[in-house]
Amino acid sequence: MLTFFKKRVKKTTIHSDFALSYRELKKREHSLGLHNTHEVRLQTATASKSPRFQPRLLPIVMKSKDKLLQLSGEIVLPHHSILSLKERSGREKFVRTVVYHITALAHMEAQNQLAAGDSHILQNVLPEELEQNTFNLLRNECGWGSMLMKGNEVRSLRINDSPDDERYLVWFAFKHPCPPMEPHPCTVDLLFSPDPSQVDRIRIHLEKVLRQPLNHALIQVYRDGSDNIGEHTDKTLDICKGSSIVNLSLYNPDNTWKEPRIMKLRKKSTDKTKPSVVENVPLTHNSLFVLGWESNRKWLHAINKEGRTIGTKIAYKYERLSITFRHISTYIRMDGRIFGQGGTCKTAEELEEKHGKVTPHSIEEHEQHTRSVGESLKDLKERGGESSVIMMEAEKKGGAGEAVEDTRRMFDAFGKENFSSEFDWDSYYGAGFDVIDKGYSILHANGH
Ligand SMILES: O=C(O)CCC(=O)C(=O)O
Ligand SMILES: [Fe+2]
Repeated sequence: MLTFFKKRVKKTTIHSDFALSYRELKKREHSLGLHNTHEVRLQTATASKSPRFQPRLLPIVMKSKDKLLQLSGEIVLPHHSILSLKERSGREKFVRTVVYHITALAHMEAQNQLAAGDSHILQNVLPEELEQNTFNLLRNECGWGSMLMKGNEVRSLRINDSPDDERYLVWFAFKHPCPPMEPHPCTVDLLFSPDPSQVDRIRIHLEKVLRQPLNHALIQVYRDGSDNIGEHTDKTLDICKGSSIVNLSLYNPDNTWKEPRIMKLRKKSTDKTKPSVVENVPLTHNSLFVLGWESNRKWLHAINKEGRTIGTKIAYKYERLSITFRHISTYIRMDGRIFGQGGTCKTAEELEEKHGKVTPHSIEEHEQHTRSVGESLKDLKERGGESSVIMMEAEKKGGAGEAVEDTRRMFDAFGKENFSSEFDWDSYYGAGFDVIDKGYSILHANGH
């Protein structure tokens, strides 16, 4: 437990293993010979009625990368980034929550290990020119549609009756003659792409921060506390083996409610008698949650519904936009044939040898097939039923009966990956699939 002093309140105590007094930080900063380039801020995250508890900043100055590393062990909070700060003033006792914002730590190894140890959260990850206006730009430019997930992991859902699972989203695929596929995989058309330049600039910046290629972005908006995503493991069939999945969080600058949404991480376990191991990660504005490969395998992640209150009012109205960047290694050709990590053909050449080159005819055939599968999907959806069965039926009707067995095998593998912490990638995914999951559907585009 450490103590630091403020001008207006006599004494403030921070209960944390990692907290340092401002003076102490200053002292260290001097002894390390650091200068004014990076900033650490300590600021209140909760709205406070008392003017005494307005957010305040404690700038701390650091320069050299190596030296920053030495200092960072002291200032990066383990796991939670949120501490409870208790203040006593006269007879009154105030309890509030503070969030540490740590600027410019992105280029260094993160000290905060989450889940299986290969996950962490980076704060203030975008520089001002990328962070400013991005929320408004994307919120206004994307033509949003609502999505219902129809993979095995939401087996219990029925088409059209799961408004709770709706999120708004848009897909981007970057920079490849054959676009990378949605990781589950998916054929949703890129119907809603805004001008991708801002997202691409962010992608390039994050590639440098992470030292990892990123070639795919999924943008989602959680319009208020009722938008959520249930516990799941990201399906890794098409995600480059060993790579991390990252979630950038941006909030509507007009939000009156400033509390971040929480990423709930829960360790997969088959032992129901033991309590779950859970880590809650506040997804603060301009933070990047990095989900490592092992963490995705051994833990589930979710953003639950949020019913927190301001006074007696439920704080429903606070919009969060997330961009999930991934490194996808499965690619789709113009004629719908796939190759790469998740396909049966692992390279473009192998695919060409097996099925020939892309031709206007093969493209036309593919479009024809997509149309007829789409139509039968629509019919079948109206009748309701198990989503994966519907998709397989639609494939059959569309004239691709041979794909059904492959689809079944793929869904089975998806289901296993979602719940097993010992998922054997090679035995379930190694051989690859020639089919794609049509289980993600945009229900309606509705402007913004
Ligand atoms: O919105 C987020 O940050 C998380 C989304 C997510 O987990 C996913 O799309 O798989
Ligand atoms: Fe996810």
